[in-house]
Amino acid sequence: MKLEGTHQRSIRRAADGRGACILDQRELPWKIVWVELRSMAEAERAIREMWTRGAPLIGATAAYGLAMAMAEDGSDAALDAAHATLLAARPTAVNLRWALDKVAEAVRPLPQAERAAAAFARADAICDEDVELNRAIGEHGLALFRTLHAKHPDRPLNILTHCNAGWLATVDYGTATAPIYLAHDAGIPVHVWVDETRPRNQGALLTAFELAGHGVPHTVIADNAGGHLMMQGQVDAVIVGTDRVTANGDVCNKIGTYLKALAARDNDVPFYVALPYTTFDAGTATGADVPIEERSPDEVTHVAGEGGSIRVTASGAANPAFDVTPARLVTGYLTERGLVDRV
Ligand SMILES: CSC[C@H]1O[C@H](OP(=O)(O)O)[C@H](O)[C@@H]1O
Repeated sequence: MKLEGTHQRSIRRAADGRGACILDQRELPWKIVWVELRSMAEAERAIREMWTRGAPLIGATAAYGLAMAMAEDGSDAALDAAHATLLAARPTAVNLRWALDKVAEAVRPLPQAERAAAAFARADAICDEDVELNRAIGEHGLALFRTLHAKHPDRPLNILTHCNAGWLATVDYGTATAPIYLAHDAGIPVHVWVDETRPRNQGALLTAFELAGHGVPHTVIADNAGGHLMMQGQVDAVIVGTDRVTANGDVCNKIGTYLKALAARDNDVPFYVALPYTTFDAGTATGADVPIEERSPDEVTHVAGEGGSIRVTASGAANPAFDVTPARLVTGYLTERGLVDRV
């Protein structure tokens, strides 16, 4: 989406065709820093340390990482080792496994000398497909937003979102943000309540940056304010992204999503989950079976901001990075095929 006034994607193949360029999202919104990944190891580190993040974007980055591994060593052993290493970088987003499996399927039948080029081509295709999937999600979401806004045409449509499921979490458009961008561009007055999303503040730092860059009115709020705003009638709908939707429709997403869904249900606010098919995991029965990433307690004990970080407690901390929203709390799933009430 718009970055410094020009339309850009969050990831692209390097100019020499043998690496991947990503935005170092740890620096946003204070600095725009592009990083060129030149090896599988660098791609794995970028995912694990969240230089780049968001389920579809993690998958795209890993796809290029596997391609770089094939450029280093095209053997079956190297393919299997790189797949395992990249898969272990972060455990929750199913897109990581999906993308790695797609690249591995594309190259395994090929002679070693042809694998790198084929892997890079498959990674390119994964990126191009993600853009189209998210655009389709946006189109279906635009129809939904038109219906929601028609209920209160005299005022902006108030949407609450959690974390960052924007173009910075995907290759472009985002999932949860795609309808927001398309509605804004179509002239529907949309205002977004942006959950700051402790502890890493993807909302305050990334979603707010995205929306500002596209000129979408928005207000950053403390995570704990969402329920109050819903009770005050100031939220027309909640829309979030996801890292994995299981076979029964449970939604694994950034920690705090479940609490939003509970508040939405208690206040009769529709709760939508936006996802492309690459985030649907038919092979996992329920949310209870999804590995929840435990990240460093330092992300909770310290707050990072412009110019550094400060410690906010003298005590230890726990830091589960995701939670599970049961399917029973989901109003609808916004997919590239349309709005469905079950996946
Ligand atoms: C469109 S997927 C976005 C999804 O990924 C985020 O997690 P993280 O920032 O830790 O990669 C968050 O769960 C978002 O909803």
